[in-house]
Amino acid sequence: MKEMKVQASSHSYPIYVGENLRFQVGRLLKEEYSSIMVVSDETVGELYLEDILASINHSHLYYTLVPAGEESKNIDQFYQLHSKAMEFGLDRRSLIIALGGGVIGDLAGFVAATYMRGIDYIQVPTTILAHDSSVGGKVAVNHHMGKNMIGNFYPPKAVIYDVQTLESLSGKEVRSGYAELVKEAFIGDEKFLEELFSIKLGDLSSTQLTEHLYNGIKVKAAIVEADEKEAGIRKYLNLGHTLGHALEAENGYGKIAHGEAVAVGMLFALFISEQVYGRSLPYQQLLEWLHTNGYPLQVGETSPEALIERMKSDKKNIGNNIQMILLRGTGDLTTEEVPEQELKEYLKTFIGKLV
Ligand SMILES: NC(=O)c1ccc[n+]([C@@H]2O[C@H](COP(=O)([O-])OP(=O)(O)OC[C@H]3O[C@@H](n4cnc5c(N)ncnc54)[C@H](O)[C@@H]3O)[C@@H](O)[C@H]2O)c1
Ligand SMILES: O=C(O)C(=O)C[C@@H](O)[C@H](O)[C@H](O)COP(=O)(O)O
Ligand SMILES: [Zn+2]
Repeated sequence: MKEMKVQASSHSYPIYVGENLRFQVGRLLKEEYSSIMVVSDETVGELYLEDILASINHSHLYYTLVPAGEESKNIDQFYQLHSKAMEFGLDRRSLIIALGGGVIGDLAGFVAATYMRGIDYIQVPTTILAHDSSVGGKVAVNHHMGKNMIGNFYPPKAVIYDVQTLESLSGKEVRSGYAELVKEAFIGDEKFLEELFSIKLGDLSSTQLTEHLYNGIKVKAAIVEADEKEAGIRKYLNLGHTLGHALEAENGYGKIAHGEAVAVGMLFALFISEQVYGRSLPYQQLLEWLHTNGYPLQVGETSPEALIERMKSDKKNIGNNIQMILLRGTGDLTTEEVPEQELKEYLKTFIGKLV
């Protein structure tokens, strides 16, 4: 088992990464809690809930499941989970365990952030993508007008990442998770990026996967420690998300996986960056890698105009002006205000190149 620590403004928390950790959740809890509520989704619950429950010896241990998928990351589920917490009698010394991917982490984390004005929670990620979502404390639900519009910064008390659970992921979810790893490689360093571009997702070994997760978490953890509430460099973790989130909202939540949308968004960010900075960037390399690994490189039934409207509600915006995360090179990211008309032209050309 590998262990890292993240220093948040309120507390420091461990990230455990290793095999069989789902059987050790109880042992890894560092505090006494009056009750514990495990929140998961129906798919993950079927696969791993029993293991987690069996690992915890507590007389007030409860669980509740929500339907799997992005559609559950909404205010109604949030409210229902609060009702469950009250029915089970959770108090301020209770713990919520988020067992699942980013949807469960964001949703259950936001419930923990708000239940009785905030109780402890831990993240037990079960997707590759959740190496990103489980670290850093961004918790939220979606609004029909925009992704993660209702939320908070609320760091977990621990992250317990059992990499064995990743063996049951579909190819689509592997792709989705790897898009965020590629993002972290662009933020991190050339070596990590070259390593990712050299692999085929279908041929991954578990050692390689764990190593990539570890590298990704290191990049993420360093950024959130330096800028917990996104005043500056944390914005770089949003590379690919300005368009990515617009694609998710525009197509309907859950129609396109988060990471797949981010992949298209990253490609777009590279496309713009090459023109804005007049540099040659690995646009073609990224395109080929995404293509080889079966990413759906399309924007769906939408238009540049509709996507721009969505991008206008991005959280990075200042006034009505869209801020894009761009790069001058690997490890050299920037935030640029891109005028609406220019952005529309870039988007039209980019979409034309995709088809
Ligand atoms: N808070 C953050 O910093 C942050 C970072 C990145 C993404 N996110 C959010 O995370 C969400 C996406 O997360 P996700 O991709 O993990 O989605 P997800 O939680 O919906 O999981 C994807 C699918 O995989 C299934 N699944 C999960 N674990 C499994 C396993 N081990 N075996 C088989 N199936 C499994 C789920 O049931 C679901 O159907 C988005 O809402 C995104 O906005 C948040
Ligand atoms: O941790 C961050 O900061 C990120 O931006 C990570 C992203 O991968 C993640 O999707 C995040 O939820 C996006 O945040 P948002 O503020 O753009 O909603
Ligand atoms: Zn993301």
